[in-house]
Amino acid sequence: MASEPQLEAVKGAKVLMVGAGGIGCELLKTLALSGFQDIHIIDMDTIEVSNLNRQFLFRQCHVGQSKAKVARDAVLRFRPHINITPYHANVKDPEFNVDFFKQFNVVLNGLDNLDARRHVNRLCLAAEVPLVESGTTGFLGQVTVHVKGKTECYECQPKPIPKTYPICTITSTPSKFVHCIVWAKDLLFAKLFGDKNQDNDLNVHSGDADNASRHMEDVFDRSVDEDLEKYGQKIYDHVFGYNIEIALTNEETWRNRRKPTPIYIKDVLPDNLSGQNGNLENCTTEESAVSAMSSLGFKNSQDVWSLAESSKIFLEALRLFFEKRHKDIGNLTFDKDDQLAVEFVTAAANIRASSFGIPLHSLFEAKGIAGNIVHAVATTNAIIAGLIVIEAIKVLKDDYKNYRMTYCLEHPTRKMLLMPVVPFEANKSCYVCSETPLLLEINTHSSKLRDFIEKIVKNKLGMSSPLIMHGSTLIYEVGDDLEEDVAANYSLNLDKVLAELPTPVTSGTILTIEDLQQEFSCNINIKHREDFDEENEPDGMVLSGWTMASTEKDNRIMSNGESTSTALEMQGNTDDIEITAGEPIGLGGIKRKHSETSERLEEASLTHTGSSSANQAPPEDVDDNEEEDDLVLLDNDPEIGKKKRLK
Ligand SMILES: Nc1ncnc2c1ncn2[C@@H]1O[C@H](COP(=O)(O)OP(=O)(O)OP(=O)(O)O)[C@@H](O)[C@H]1O
Ligand SMILES: [Zn+2]
Repeated sequence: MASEPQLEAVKGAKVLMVGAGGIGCELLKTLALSGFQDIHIIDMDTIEVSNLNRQFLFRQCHVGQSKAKVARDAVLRFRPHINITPYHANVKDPEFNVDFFKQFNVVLNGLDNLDARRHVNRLCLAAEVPLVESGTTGFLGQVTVHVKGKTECYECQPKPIPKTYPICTITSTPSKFVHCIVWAKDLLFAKLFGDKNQDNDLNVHSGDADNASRHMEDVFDRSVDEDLEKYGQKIYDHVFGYNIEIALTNEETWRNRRKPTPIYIKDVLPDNLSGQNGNLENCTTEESAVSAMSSLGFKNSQDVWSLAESSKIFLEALRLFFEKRHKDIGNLTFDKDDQLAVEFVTAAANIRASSFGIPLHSLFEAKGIAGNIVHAVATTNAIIAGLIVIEAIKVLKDDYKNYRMTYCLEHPTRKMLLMPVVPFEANKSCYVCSETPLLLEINTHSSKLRDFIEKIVKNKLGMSSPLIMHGSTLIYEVGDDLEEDVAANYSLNLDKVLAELPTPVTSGTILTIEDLQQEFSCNINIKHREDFDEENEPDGMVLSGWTMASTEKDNRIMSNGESTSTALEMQGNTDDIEITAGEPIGLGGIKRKHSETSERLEEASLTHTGSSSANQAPPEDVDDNEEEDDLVLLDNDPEIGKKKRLK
């Protein structure tokens, strides 16, 4: 429960929570117990069995029901007199517009994806409502505060492309090929060829968990004399057919998503159900070189196999594992240098991708896509939720001098597991919270308007309902209420190259892009460029402008704290970034220049909550001797503010 003065601040507050998952459940409970009385929750999802181990407001009987509604009911049982308003919906739905956001005193994010986070950031900026943002991955976590005019916005620092994925995305709702790879490698491959006793999310299904698990056990266990071909087909039908049928029964999941198609072997390889084995003669006897591709006569690892080809490779690789690598089974973990393992995983990922309408990939590409699942840690979510509430209370009290961004580390750094950082000022070149125009280098003679919209407007700028203007001429717009001929014109424009649009876009053109829902607009200066480096500039166009210039970044890191100012004064200097122990988490007055630590923290900047696969390097301990010149210490004594070397 909050203290008296804090209670004053929270009692009249109206707060919006976005996300009722791992962090959200903890957050709702902590808000209720801290005295908050008017809480609104948006979450688009239903409860999955795999949520139950940490989303403690949910029970087995709630599987398939709305997270927002069940979370509300659970908390009302111990705080019956507060108001909790649930919305089972996507925060990107048009009803959650700027006016909706304006009714709140603070918005608290417990989301798991960049897209939704950016959307909420823009609405908070437009509605001028403070945002407390959060994320966790395993033992790592962070809470940041974003208040227009006082701190940077969520998008002031360009975000690293997320390499981590929520487990539910992997098990139930893949939308990218990498999700299928992670599923094939960390779940299916591990289940078939790894340790049989491991916990494996492949056993878990919404709605019918018990039955599905039982079915799963029967399917995966192979009796000694079971025919290998039949066994392979049974696994195939189970994971690509039956499991998808089960998933489809949870209608809520698919209300706003494309439904997957169950795939059965008889439909894909009708003539090939017996005797489809490859030619083992082609296969070397050396175990490490056993290959389904060689055995079936596939040569080029850069070819993208069709669904039928992937299905053949899948069955053949499975057969070869049992026939040629039998003694490995039970001990295998995926190794990208194991050819047969890569073939199996590529084939399985491609079949799953077909089912979910995701483009298929070659073995060469699949091999390059890596990821590991980091399991969610309930305690990290609880710590982060506590920190969100602490920051929310400061925001409500307008105590901006004490705002902190706090990082939860895996290993103590300077004896701290919770690392508080004075928030940054807004990045003056941020295209979201300042009016700085962006620069786009693009080949205006070969790039189509469609490419520009997909790669830049949607992917890079995160706009979902864009409107594109060239001067006062509209060249593209989306909306349900467009007249037929106008919509037809826009769709004709999509396939035109920029320089051949009715109002040509050429070097020097300034385009204005707006998203009406986000009430956000920005200008892009177009610069024609003929050639792009395929490897480093795969989009064939390069957007720049809001990325911190490298010299500016170097200044941040190198500029030393010669000043004896307090943490707050130094916060006002954009060149000085520091980490200072904040009172809220009861740490002493340690303060150090933002040097390598911040780099590492930025690198570890988390993009999601929950179990996930990751390539993400956790922040490492900072060696006390590193960059000694950059270290300063503030004591809590009368000489406070006097800088000392940190020994
Ligand atoms: N656009 C969105 N609108 C509303 N809610 C969203 C949106 N995007 C994500 N969420 C919600 O944010 C929550 C994030 O919680 P969390 O990271 O714990 O994910 P999870 O799906 O519950 O768990 P996991 O994927 O790790 O099994 C989820 O409940 C998800 O439904
Ligand atoms: Zn910004």
